Amino acid sequence: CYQWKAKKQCNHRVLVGYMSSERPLKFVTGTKKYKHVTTTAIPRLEYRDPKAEELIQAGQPVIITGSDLVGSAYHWDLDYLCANLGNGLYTVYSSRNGKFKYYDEKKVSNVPSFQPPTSHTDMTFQDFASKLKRKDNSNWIYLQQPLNDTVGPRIEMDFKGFNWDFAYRQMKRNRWGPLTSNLLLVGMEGVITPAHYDEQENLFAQIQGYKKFLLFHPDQFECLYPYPIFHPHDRQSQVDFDDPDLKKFPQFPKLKGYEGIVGPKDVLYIPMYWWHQVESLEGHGETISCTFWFKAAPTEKVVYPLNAGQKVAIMRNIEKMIADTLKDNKNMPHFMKTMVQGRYS
Ligand SMILES: O=C(O)C(=O)C[C@H](CCCc1ccccc1)C(=O)O
Ligand SMILES: [Zn+2]
Repeated sequence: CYQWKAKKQCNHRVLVGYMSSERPLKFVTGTKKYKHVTTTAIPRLEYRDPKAEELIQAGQPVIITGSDLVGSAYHWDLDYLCANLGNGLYTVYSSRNGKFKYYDEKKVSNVPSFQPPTSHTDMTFQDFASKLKRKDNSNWIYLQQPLNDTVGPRIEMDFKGFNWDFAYRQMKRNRWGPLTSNLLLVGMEGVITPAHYDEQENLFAQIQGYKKFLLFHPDQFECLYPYPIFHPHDRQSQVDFDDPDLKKFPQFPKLKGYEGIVGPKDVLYIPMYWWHQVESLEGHGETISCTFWFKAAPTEKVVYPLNAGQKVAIMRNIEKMIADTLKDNKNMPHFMKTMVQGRYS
């Protein structure tokens, strides 16, 4: 049935069913829909389909099937990871409401009133797995840990067995920079990573469970109101999708984007600067994912007109310069308003 969905280019009310040996046929109807958020389906294409390559080269999101990018990890499940990840410590985030809005600890000192929305501790994978099984709805947990050489020999072998050919072919063909990291993500059902953008290209590989992605083009910047650059939540949207403050964020209802569900063996290309929100779907067990982040392609020759991502990069540089020069972030709103009101507005 999951294959059926693949062919039918699922839309909002997603009827996700799947047949697999160890579980009975399960249908999970749809996922939460947000008011004001208009989406169409992310294309879903076989990795050999030239159209898939075209979309990646055009910096457009696409769900790629059949690449086996992490084929040597399809057998990863909680028990296997417990038995083979060794006894290294893993970073586990905790949240009271299931939302894991990332924050940069180095910027917390810039905002004295900042209240971290999540906490994190380091623990063995075994501890994490036992907490996962004792699902308690007031404490949501999410393991997010770069894969490094502390993992056990079996995991290292699986990691070496990734389809690096495919990964490096994408890197070369699209002139991305070097691979910087692979983040192992193990999430409790229902956890949400709220809307944010990253400054790297990302091949997001799904190993277990189902994740629903919302993606928005960088030109949706005006609808998503990112935090100030010096704020710990830099790169995250200020808008609470569950309860948007339309007085503060009047353009939010104009938001248009894409949505898609990635299941085991799928790979989603998340272009740099594209906003995305990620939800681990209930009813399909914990999610296991692995990211492949690549540095940006170097800009040899600036071509006009600039694209939306380039404009975000320029806005970030200007905002950083103003913050560094004014020293006091409180002066920024007035300084920037003075620059445009009555002159450019
Ligand atoms: O792969 C991505 O870009 C995602 O956003 C996936 C997301 C977890 C992101 C964790 C993270 C931590 C620090 C910086 C950027 C992202 C999920 O799958 O829940
Ligand atoms: Zn991200």
